[in-house]
Amino acid sequence: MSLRTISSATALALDQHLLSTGSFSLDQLIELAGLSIAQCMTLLSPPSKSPHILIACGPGNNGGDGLVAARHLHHFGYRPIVFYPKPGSKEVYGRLRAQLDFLGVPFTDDFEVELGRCDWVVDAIFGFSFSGPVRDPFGSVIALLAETTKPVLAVDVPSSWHVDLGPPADGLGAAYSPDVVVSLTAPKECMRAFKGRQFVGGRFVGQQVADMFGFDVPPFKGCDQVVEVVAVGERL
Ligand SMILES: NC(=O)C1=CN([C@@H]2O[C@H](COP(=O)(O)OP(=O)(O)OC[C@H]3O[C@@H](n4cnc5c(N)ncnc54)[C@H](O)[C@@H]3O)[C@@H](O)[C@H]2O)[C@H](O)CC1
Ligand SMILES: [K+]
Repeated sequence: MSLRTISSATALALDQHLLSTGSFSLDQLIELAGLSIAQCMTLLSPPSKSPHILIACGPGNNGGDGLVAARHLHHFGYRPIVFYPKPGSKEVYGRLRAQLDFLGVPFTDDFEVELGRCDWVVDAIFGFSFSGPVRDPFGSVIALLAETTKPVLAVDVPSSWHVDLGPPADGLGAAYSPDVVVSLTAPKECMRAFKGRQFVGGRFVGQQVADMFGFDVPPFKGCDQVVEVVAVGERL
């Protein structure tokens, strides 16, 4: 079985289909996506070995996935800290943030200091709706991610990469390549250029819906929320 990639336009159309015909709420989708990110972290490194997880969240749903992941990571025994410099306006983000406050999960304004202290970083800054040059305040964050030696797990796509074309030839994102990407529902086109470990999470659809949009449901095992993919476009 080869795993097909989808374009940013198809990812958006699928998202709309899930919310309309699929009758999902945005809360549900973000919850399942964030849970798969947190479960992936447990596969990569247990909390006894790498408790300190710095989660950089952007203003959209990719950032929402990061907020949910922070909550589950807390319950799984990690000590997450969240960098969320530009909260988005959707009501669900406010509730996700309040849930973290409720649990006592800390937020930070200083990404660089926490990067120095953490064991892993979660890049939940931009997903499939990213476009154009990176605007502040995220430019300096991408630059730090490009040069850090800390392992990085990116949610859905490496932030600042062109979702369809891959890493930019120059500029901030050119030097940034996370260690791990968890693609949500299906790998995006840019993953063809990715060389690290790849997982798929976000168990939203069956193969019938996947066929409508031209992708494959990977072989999730049992109740797992995430599955490792050998290489996009090759056999699993
Ligand atoms: N069906 C699924 O697979 C689901 C995936 N989910 C996750 O949602 C994101 C996509 O979310 P969306 O809200 O559409 O957009 P983003 O999070 O990618 O970002 C939008 C946000 O970013 C700002 N922005 C865009 N470009 C730039 C830029 N160049 N500089 C600065 N800021 C920028 C924009 O203004 C918005 O505020 C997907 O990738 C998954 O992670 C969901 O969980 C649901 C289902
Ligand atoms: K990301």
